[in-house]
Amino acid sequence: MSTTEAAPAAADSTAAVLRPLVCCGPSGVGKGTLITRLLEECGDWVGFSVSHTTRNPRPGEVHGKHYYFVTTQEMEKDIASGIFIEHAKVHGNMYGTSLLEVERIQKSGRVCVLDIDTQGVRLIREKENPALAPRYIFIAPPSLPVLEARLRGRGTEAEEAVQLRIKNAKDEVRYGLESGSFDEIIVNEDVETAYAELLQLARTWYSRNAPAANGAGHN
Ligand SMILES: Nc1ncnc2c1ncn2[C@@H]1O[C@H](COP(=O)(O)OP(=O)(O)OP(=O)(O)O)[C@@H](O)[C@H]1O
Repeated sequence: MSTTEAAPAAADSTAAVLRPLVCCGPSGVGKGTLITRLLEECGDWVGFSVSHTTRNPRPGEVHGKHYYFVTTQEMEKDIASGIFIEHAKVHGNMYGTSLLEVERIQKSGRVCVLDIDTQGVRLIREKENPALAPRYIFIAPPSLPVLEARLRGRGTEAEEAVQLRIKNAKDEVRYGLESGSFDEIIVNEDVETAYAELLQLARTWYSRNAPAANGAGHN
């Protein structure tokens, strides 16, 4: 599904080939699920920008792979020293993307995928840094009740945290579905379909980086 004002998906010119790919959406919508699969299948041309966060690790999350888990004091120091291209307080925790992290992936020749919230999207848009100029995808839930069920099903948040995430999701989804906020919108109803849409968009936008779908090599 596309926003009405979004430009049609088109391959990047050589100069723009390393534009980051921003995946945004409310907590529990499935961003992590979709991005993890993209990295597993396309890790040779896609890399993940590891964010800093003050939230506690969920079971299985690894420092330096899923997040850089830092204290509030460390985060505040890093914000003051200006290392982040965006940072935000989300559901009571702080998150940030460092420029170094994006550059690390860009220098490896891979497309840098960012998992950020709507505040981060607004900040990056406001800064209009031509060296970043990401492609923006909003991952939308089929409905808020479905989102709530997924959050509860994941079982990683206490009831209070689930409630806060659902409350915040209403505004996030409103912004995400607004015409012009994102280049593309993927509704994550069926995960296979949503992943196929994500892969298709990435292959189209980054056709110079992505091996051909039939495995015939780079185009
Ligand atoms: N299409 C889908 N159908 C059913 N369940 C799904 C679907 N996509 C993801 N899920 C499940 O929903 C839960 C939330 O997914 P995930 O953790 O990827 O969300 P997220 O957007 O990364 O959340 P957060 O921003 O809080 O990290 C997980 O248990 C995941 O397995």
